[in-house]
Amino acid sequence: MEKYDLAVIGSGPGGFSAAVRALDFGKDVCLIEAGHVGGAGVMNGALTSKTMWELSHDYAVAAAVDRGYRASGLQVDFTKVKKSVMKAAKTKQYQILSQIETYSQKPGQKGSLTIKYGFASFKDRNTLEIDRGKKEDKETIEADYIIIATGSSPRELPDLKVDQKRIINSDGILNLKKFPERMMIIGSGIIGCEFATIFSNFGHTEVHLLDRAHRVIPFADNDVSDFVSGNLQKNGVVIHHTANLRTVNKKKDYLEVVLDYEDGHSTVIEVDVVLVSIGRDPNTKGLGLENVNIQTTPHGYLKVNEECATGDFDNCNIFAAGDVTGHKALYCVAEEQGRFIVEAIFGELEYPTDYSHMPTLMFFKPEVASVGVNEKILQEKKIPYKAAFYSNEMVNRTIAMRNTNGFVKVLVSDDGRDRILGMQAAGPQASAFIVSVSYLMNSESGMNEVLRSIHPHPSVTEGIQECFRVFNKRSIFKPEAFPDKIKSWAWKPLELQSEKS
Ligand SMILES: Cc1cc2nc3c(=O)[nH]c(=O)nc-3n(C[C@H](O)[C@H](O)[C@H](O)COP(=O)(O)OP(=O)(O)OC[C@H]3O[C@@H](n4cnc5c(N)ncnc54)[C@H](O)[C@@H]3O)c2cc1C
Ligand SMILES: NC(=O)c1ccc[n+]([C@@H]2O[C@H](COP(=O)([O-])OP(=O)(O)OC[C@H]3O[C@@H](n4cnc5c(N)ncnc54)[C@H](O)[C@@H]3O)[C@@H](O)[C@H]2O)c1
Repeated sequence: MEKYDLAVIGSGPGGFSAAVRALDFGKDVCLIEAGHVGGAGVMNGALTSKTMWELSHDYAVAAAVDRGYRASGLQVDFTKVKKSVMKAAKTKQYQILSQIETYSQKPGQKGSLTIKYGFASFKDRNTLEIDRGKKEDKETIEADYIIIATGSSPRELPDLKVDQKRIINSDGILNLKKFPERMMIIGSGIIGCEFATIFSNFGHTEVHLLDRAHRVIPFADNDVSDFVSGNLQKNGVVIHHTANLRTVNKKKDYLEVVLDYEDGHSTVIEVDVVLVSIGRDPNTKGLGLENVNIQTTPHGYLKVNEECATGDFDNCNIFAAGDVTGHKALYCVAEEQGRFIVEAIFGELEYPTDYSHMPTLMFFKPEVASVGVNEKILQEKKIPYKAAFYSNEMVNRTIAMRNTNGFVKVLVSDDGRDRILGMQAAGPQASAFIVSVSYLMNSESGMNEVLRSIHPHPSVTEGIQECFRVFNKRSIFKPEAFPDKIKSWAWKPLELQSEKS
């Protein structure tokens, strides 16, 4: 039986980062993958969806007719779009495979990386069985430490069977043969709104989005989710708020979707494809967790502690990273946890993982980014705050881009210290500049540090600086002159409000 220092189940961002970091410590590592190399970080997930988003965004810009140019003969072919998406995915997969081959076992080498394909499950705390799906094609390996980085899969609706042809989830997007003429997206979270943006950007699909609540992306502040749904509607998406899916009747040439609304009325809509995007479930089934006495939460996530260990760190050899842990299901979280575990096991931890200042990006039209907490969370926790809003309509760079649909909203503490608590931003480059505020938050800087630095002109980030200046009435343009574009307000819990009065 082959023996390794570390075995990692799953080659997504969590598993791959752990495997590679272990090489840095001279360890022999076995990486086991049951599906696509790179996991949802590459295929049917972050990279493929972002490639589609980029292509759809460029196409929408090329198709615009309000900027002084008009493209003639602009065409888009779904099969060619898919080819570009696959090229992007293959680029990353071959980078991963090239690195694995570079570090494959060689005589006398300290540290090696071996990939094995198949479904891994625990026999005991140091032994994994790898099942290649064919009868008798099983292998058993041993490892001192094992990391579970098995990711997550699209959640299913109990009464709607996904066939990945006409009723699909995010794993089935690339199975489509052409742009659907009509599409119903069930679930208006990040994945639902991203694909609503992508398909409406290409302009070949009538997109319907089912939102069972009153607002899309329910965890966002109301102004942010209103901004997102307003833009989706402007892009042609029909949003069905407060609708519940009753049934999908499969007809020979189309699907009949029946929706029941909160106010009691119902609608029947004809579409060609239904996309289910109602969340994701952790991949913990079939892992043989009962053989190693590892518990899951009621939702199937692995219970891990601060060190991502499945038990007491000093006596534990089984760890978990990524979506399977129930932390935010993000690429950067998985990758960070993978590195972190290996550093904790084989090295020395320099600092604990802090998830609180990790930015989140959402690829809509335009992109939306956030870091820290939002107003909803602050109000839930009854933390007083001050807020300022600065529209991109006032920012010279976005005026020059002819693309002013966006804003910066900053939240600072209302305790005399002006600590930065969070920022939400939308518009061009928001996904890049959000990191600057994340750095400030990590270094526990306050508003004054932002005000001391001078932002170059013309840059999109001038909006951030002006937004901060709004708090102490130093902005060049004033809320009084532009009340819908520049705003500030404060919030405190009711009990504190009455204290003052
Ligand atoms: C459509 C979509 C878009 C996304 N966009 C973004 C984005 O823009 N930004 C972002 O930060 N995040 C995004 N995400 C989320 C991100 O992809 C995930 O959070 C991330 O991939 C999780 O990494 P992971 O290593 O935990 O698991 P995964 O990437 O899911 O990888 C797990 C791997 O484990 C394998 N596996 C499972 N069970 C076994 C087993 N028993 N034996 C062997 N192998 C096994 C699977 O085949 C898979 O390859 C997106 C996700 C989706 C679905
Ligand atoms: N840009 C990014 O960072 C990015 C992009 C895509 C996915 N992701 C990750 O993937 C995760 C999963 O995305 P998601 O959009 O599937 O989940 P989500 O949790 O973001 O949204 C699910 C949505 O489906 C709705 N829903 C749940 N059950 C429903 C039902 N029975 N009928 C109708 N609606 C229902 C919820 O109310 C919610 O609006 C995200 O939470 C995120 O962590 C990140």
